[in-house]
Amino acid sequence: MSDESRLSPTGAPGPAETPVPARTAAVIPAAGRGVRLGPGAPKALRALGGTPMLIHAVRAMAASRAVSLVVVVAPPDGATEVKGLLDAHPLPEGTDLLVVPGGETRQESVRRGLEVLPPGVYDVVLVHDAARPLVPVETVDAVIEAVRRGAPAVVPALPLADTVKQVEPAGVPGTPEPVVATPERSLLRAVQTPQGFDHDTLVRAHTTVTGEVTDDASMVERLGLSVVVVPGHEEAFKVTRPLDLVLAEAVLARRRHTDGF
Ligand SMILES: Nc1ccn([C@@H]2O[C@H](COP(=O)(O)OP(=O)(O)OP(=O)(O)O)[C@@H](O)[C@H]2O)c(=O)n1
Ligand SMILES: C[C@](O)(CO)[C@H](O)COP(=O)(O)O
Repeated sequence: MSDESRLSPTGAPGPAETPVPARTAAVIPAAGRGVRLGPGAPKALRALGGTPMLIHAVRAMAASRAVSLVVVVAPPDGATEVKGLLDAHPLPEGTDLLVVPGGETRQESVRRGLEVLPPGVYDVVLVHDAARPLVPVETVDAVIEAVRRGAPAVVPALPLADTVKQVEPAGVPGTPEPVVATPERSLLRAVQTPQGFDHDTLVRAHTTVTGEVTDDASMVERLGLSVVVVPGHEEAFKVTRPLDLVLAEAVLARRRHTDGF
């Protein structure tokens, strides 16, 4: 993405006809334990192709020419280790880096990352899971572009391959759960990251919305603002369980073979 200007929803320059510089920051929550991945180091610090997953995620954000700051939200007791890792894997010139300690929940970690962004400097803020290390730059740029064109919140997402059932949770693991509904699959999307936001909107969401949510866009929905979907990418999947790590290694090996790096 070469144009650093904010565009109106029609794609034309803003009302004053003078493009206003638009800057993008990316917040990477990386403070989770990775319980579902099994015992070991915090998930973001585990190796993928010999390099910590977090480094892949940071590089994926820095690969966008629009991103000029990356804020890494480190495991609460791991900020020093994370700083050391980032020093050992420098970013391309022109991308600044900050590291802050995370919180108990993903929501809390994102909020801590947002707190270190200076007001009035970054128009667009991305929130990207360290656990999605292989998102292609085309997806990152598509999200940024949609925010620049006027959407307060943008999520990359894919149609579902499986039929989804809504159940009445049985409460006891292993007990059959009654199905209460089958949502129309063609209307459902599986949401990925980076999710992109107008900076002020995301700050408002994180300072006013209470209650647990599983993504940042849900908070904007609760403000009554619109959230739009752009196409996600198969390789932006989240490394959650052990099999995901096998898939991530395979994708990386294929890229290295194809791209020769
Ligand atoms: N307190 C937390 C919890 C999660 N995350 C981050 O949020 C992203 C998505 O979370 P998830 O994949 O659920 O990671 P974990 O919480 O580590 O996984 P698990 O639930 O299996 O422990 C990850 O990059 C994770 O590091 C975070 O920054 N702070
Ligand atoms: C933000 C997210 O990756 C969008 O799919 C997802 O909701 C994170 O969920 P998790 O339970 O914290 O992995």
